Amino acid sequence: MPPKTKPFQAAFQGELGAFSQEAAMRLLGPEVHVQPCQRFEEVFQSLRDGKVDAAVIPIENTLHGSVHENYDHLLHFDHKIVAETSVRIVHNLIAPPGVRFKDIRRTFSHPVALNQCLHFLAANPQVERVPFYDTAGSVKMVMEDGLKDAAAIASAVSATIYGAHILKRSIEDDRQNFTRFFLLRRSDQPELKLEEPAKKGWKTSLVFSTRNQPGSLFKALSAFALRDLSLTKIESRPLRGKPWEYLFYVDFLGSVEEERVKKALGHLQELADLLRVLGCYRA
Ligand SMILES: O=C(O)C(=O)C[C@]1(C(=O)O)C=C[C@@H](O)C=C1
Repeated sequence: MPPKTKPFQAAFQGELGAFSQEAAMRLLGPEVHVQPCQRFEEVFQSLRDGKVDAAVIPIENTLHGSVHENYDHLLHFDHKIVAETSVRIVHNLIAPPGVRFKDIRRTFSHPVALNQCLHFLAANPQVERVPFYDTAGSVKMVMEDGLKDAAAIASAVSATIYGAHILKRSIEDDRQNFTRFFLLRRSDQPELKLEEPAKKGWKTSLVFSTRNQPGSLFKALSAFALRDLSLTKIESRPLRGKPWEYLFYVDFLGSVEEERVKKALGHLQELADLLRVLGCYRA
């Protein structure tokens, strides 16, 4: 008998039915074996400790903004970004069967998800918002505890998985609600053959810090501007241990194999105290 190959495992934060699971299936195919984790840090640790082959994390949402915690983990763990995907997020108000909308006094969900449903929550002040560790996990909890006055905000798939009912559909503030996810691998792992072929070329993500001097950020960004490299995202995070100094996370269109990108990185290296390329992947 041929030896059994271990199925490909990907860690994500949340329970089955979370949006991160949808992202994992999009990035790695519907057959991927997923490993749910309670916290984002656990997702990064599982990959570091070799418990999984890859990890999927949300990084930014078009209504909520950046998922800051994951920017910090990208710096502290030695993982590389190997792909990205964007998922349309549709939120639903979900409760155990028999519970009616007029009974609802609390709603549980991931804080990022609650932040995407502010109009609905403002229009229904009788419903208290309760941050919970996960969207799908909230559905699981209201079902397991048989709550009669509570609902969850989550995907329609999670209502099906846990046998709950959808009371209100599509309660996100805006239909242009997308979350961007990264697929991560350990830096020492070989290249992965991915399902989705390239569409729009390459993107590179990096993090740098500069001295707190007049014009230092302007000079650093000129490394890209002078070579016509288009930035798609910039995010700043506090530099721990150095109050009021910052790390800058930049995404731009281009591959580290291109000559102009190599030159831009060399230029930036001269100006930066710290520079790390976090990944180069298909956009
Ligand atoms: O709770 C989930 O379902 C997640 O996958 C996490 C998460 C996030 O943290 O951004 C992912 C997508 C949505 O933006 C809301 C929550």
